[in-house]
Amino acid sequence: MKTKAAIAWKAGAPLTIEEVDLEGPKEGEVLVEIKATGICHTDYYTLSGADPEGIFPSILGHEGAGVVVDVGPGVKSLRKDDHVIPLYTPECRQCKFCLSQKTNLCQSIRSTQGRGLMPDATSRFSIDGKPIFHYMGTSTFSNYIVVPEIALAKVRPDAPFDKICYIGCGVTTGVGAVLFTAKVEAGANVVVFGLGGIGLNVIQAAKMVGADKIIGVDLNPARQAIARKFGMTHFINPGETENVVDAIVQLTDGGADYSFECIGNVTTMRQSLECCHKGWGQSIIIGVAAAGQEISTRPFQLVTGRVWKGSAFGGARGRTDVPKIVDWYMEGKLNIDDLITHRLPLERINEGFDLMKSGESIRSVVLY
Ligand SMILES: NC(=O)C1=CN([C@@H]2O[C@H](COP(=O)(O)OP(=O)(O)OC[C@H]3O[C@@H](n4cnc5c(N)ncnc54)[C@H](O)[C@@H]3O)[C@@H](O)[C@H]2O)C=CC1
Ligand SMILES: N[C@@H](CCC(=O)N[C@@H](CSC=O)C(=O)NCC(=O)O)C(=O)O
Ligand SMILES: [Zn+2]
Ligand SMILES: [Zn+2]
Repeated sequence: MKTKAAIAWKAGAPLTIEEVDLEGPKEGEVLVEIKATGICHTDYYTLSGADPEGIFPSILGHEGAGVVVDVGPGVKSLRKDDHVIPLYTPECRQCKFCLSQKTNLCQSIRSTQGRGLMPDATSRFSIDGKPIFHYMGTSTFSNYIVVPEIALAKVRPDAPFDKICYIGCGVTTGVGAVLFTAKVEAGANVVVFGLGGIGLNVIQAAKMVGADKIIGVDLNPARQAIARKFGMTHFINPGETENVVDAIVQLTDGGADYSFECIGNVTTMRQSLECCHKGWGQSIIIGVAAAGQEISTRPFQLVTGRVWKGSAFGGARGRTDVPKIVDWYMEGKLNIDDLITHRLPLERINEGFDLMKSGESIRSVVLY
């Protein structure tokens, strides 16, 4: 079949809208019509050329929601018309990682996914017979996609696609980092570096669990108002603060119980560790730093009890946890609507990237 998609031909170039050939689902695969997709900073990161796994030409996008159109042989858990969210972190429930119950990082298809291919090491997308690569196993900047069954969360049919697409990455990443990775407890002091599409979700989850002080750090002063609406109690603008770590230590009587780095900057990653409380403070790294970047600190920071942890997709097990997060949204426990600041047709997707780069948008959503 044919599908309309935004193609990333090479690093740094704007996406172009093309008609693409899409092969149907093979064994264990599902054809999905994507109804809406968010644009995440990670799409921009890969498009910029900074991602060592970046591969071109490809179809980016990993924050989608849609409907099952057809299933391949052997698919058992999904059928036509089911509503789904594609998962860049699948959940096979059979690999060593899934069975460990210690991580959400299912590895059953990770190596082919990282090479822009389906599990059988081929692409379903092509133009004039030349393959176009998949991205993060999802490629939600295409109206129709083929994905493995294990990379789809089935969600309730009354949830609006234009909102729950954001659960495909940003909401789950931020909320999950608080609930599943850090397991923040009521009364904890929390610091959030970067008040964008991820950081604001960290803030709303920290408020949800009853955190005490919720300190936001961002260079963009316009982020203060929306972050306060979501539960931030104190704001630090590094551009106006001599020493961000000292300011946090003072505000929290010794340091944060939990800090979250939601920028992808190795300097703020260091600050996010060093602003933690001696003896127990945990710094959760969410931001994705460019190829070649490294983090550093004095080992004494770790010897004295501060902990550095990472969080991918919020530590969520997609097929199990994503449907629950959709329920929380539908029950009014999570605010997604106010974070979706812009809505665009696919033809204007490059404007979505511009709005992100200029700091005007929190999330732009593309509607098919
Ligand atoms: N680990 C994971 O599973 C995931 C990681 N990410 C990563 O999380 C990061 C954040 O993503 P989004 O929230 O979508 O990005 P965003 O662009 O919406 O937000 C970033 C925020 O950081 C602020 N900022 C930039 N430089 C700063 C600095 N030096 N000091 C203070 N504030 C600064 C910006 O003003 C902006 O408000 C990115 O690196 C993205 O790739 C995103 C999704 C999932
Ligand atoms: N390809 C990048 C790493 C990108 C990365 O860290 N991705 C996150 C999700 S970011 C979503 O917006 C993730 O889940 N990582 C786990 C994984 O297995 O990729 C690089 O090579 O630097
Ligand atoms: Zn993302
Ligand atoms: Zn697995």
